[in-house]
Amino acid sequence: MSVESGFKFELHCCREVMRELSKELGGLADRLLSLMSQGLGLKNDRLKRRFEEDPSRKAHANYCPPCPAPELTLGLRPHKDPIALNMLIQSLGASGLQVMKDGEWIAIDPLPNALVINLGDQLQILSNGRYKSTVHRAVNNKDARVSLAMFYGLLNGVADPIEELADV
Ligand SMILES: O=C(O)CCC(=O)C(=O)O
Ligand SMILES: [Fe+2]
Repeated sequence: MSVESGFKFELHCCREVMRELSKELGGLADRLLSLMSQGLGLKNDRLKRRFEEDPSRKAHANYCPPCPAPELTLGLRPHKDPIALNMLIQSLGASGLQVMKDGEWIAIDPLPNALVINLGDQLQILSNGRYKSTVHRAVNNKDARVSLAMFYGLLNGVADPIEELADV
C-alpha cells in the first residue's frame, strides 16, 4: 500500500469515528447547556436555543512531539478558547494541560475515559460574566502527547449577553 493510499485509508476510518464522536459529544453539550441554563436561573433550553441560531462545531487536534528540554518551551501558549465549550480528550501517559487558578498553574492530568470540559469566551459573554472563560496552556513533555479538542459554539461569535441576563 502506498503512503498516499494508506493516508486515505486512515482518513476514511477517522471520518466514521469522528462522526460518531461528534454526535455523542453534541448530545453531551446539550445536556451541559441545559444544566448551565438552570444554573443561570433560565429555562433549561435557553442556551441551547441560542446556539441553534448560529451553530458551530469544530474539531482540532494538537500533537506535541517528545521534547528534549520541556522546561524551555511550551506546547500551547496561555490562551482562552474563543468559543463556548471545548470538550477535550487527552492521550493517556503524558500530562501537559494546565489551567490558571488563583494566579497558579494547576495540572489537569489525563484520566482514562475522561473528558475535560473547558468554558470559553462565548459562554462568559452570554452569561454576562457569571461563567468564566478559563486561561489554559499546554506544557511540553519528554513523551509525545496528543489532544483532541471538540469546539462547540456560535459560528459568528457573540457580542451581547442573553437578554434575561443583561444589565439594565
Ligand atoms: O492540548 C491541550 O490539552 C489543550 C488544547 C487546547 O487548549 C486547545 O486546543 O484550544
Ligand atoms: Fe484551548
